[in-house]
Amino acid sequence: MKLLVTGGAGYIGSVVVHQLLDAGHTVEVIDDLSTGHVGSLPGEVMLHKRDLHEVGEVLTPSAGFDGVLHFAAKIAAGESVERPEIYWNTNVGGSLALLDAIRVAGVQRLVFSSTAAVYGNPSTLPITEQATVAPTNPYGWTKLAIDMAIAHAVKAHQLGATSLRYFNVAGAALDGPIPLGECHEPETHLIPAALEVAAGLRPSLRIFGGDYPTRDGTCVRDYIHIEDLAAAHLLALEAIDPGRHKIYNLGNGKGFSNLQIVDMVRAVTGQEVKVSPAPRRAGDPATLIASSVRARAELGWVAAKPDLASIVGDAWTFFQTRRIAGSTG
Ligand SMILES: NC(=O)c1ccc[n+]([C@@H]2O[C@H](COP(=O)([O-])OP(=O)(O)OC[C@H]3O[C@@H](n4cnc5c(N)ncnc54)[C@H](O)[C@@H]3O)[C@@H](O)[C@H]2O)c1
Ligand SMILES: O=c1ccn([C@@H]2O[C@H](COP(=O)(O)OP(=O)(O)O[C@H]3O[C@H](CO)[C@@H](O)[C@H](O)[C@H]3O)[C@@H](O)[C@H]2O)c(=O)[nH]1
Repeated sequence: MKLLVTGGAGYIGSVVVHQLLDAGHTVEVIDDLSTGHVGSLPGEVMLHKRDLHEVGEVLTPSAGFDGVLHFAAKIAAGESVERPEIYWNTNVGGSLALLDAIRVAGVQRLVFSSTAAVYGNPSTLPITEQATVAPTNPYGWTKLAIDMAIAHAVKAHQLGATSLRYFNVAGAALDGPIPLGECHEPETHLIPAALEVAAGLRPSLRIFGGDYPTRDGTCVRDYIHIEDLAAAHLLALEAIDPGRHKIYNLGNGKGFSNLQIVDMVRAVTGQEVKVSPAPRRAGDPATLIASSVRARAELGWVAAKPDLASIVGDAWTFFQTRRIAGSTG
């Protein structure tokens, strides 16, 4: 297939781009490089360095795209509480421009990066796709709004679409020609932030909140290896049905508290990771753990690297490789 990947220079998008190329697809990327890295893309991929709002200039009826994988977004739940307008503009505004271009071009396949953040504080665990949606931060609301816009476009225009609701994505893809991993400035995600402390780049890791109703008072998250997550996109793309909007939760079904993550980072790196207690981060749900039963049953998705030690281990290997190479890719 000829595929357009929005946000393909980012952490998750770039790994999916490499897997799509390996599977024989042709890929073009639209990315404004606001948080992505051109060095993460192989030379054969055409990069349209543009804002998502301009996607109609790339996704034209004559361009011949068979499908779209949509990653471009603002992604930090905490920041979205302070700057909600940026999240509504980029995530929702940009996605509406994309849906319009998809309709005009008659594209029939869409895979969208949705999120566990749509569920808020769930009443039961693990979280299935039938759980009540009640986001606790603007980021989650924007993703839920996009899911709804996609559902309506699917009904009206015979589009086939799949929303993949990722839980916490981590680790790195190390076997390809370019080592790919998380590289944001500043790092706001827990694992890369903890690795920066282990490497001596930050004095300590602030732990946001110690009074949640969890085993040790810190938030609990379900971490999924980037390569396992990326693989689900190829399965979802193949399984798309015109006129249907499918939703799949993607995680490993196991929760780790923030302090357990710190302990794993200590074990993997062999370094001390100093922590300092900090107030709760606004908008954080206490516990997010996925049920991925539906993805396994309908997509045949199986996680090859579910254990936390290899997820953190790969993130650490990437972190060290990147520092030695001195690259930002
Ligand atoms: N990282 C996670 O744990 C996680 C979990 C759930 C969902 N997601 C979703 O997965 C997707 C990818 O996340 P990521 O972790 O790779 O983030 P990322 O920031 O590394 O990648 C986002 C990419 O989109 C590009 N981009 C941002 N705004 C743009 C715009 N207006 N126009 C064009 N390009 C733009 C960035 O330059 C970047 O390359 C996002 O939609 C995110 O919401 C991520
Ligand atoms: O320096 C830090 C960074 C994070 N945390 C905590 O660590 C946990 C995980 O936070 P983070 O790594 O920022 O991820 P989430 O806020 O859970 O969000 C990620 O995972 C969501 C799905 O669960 C996705 O929707 C988001 O895009 C993605 O950023 C939360 O309790 C944070 O408060 C800290 O205590 N200190």
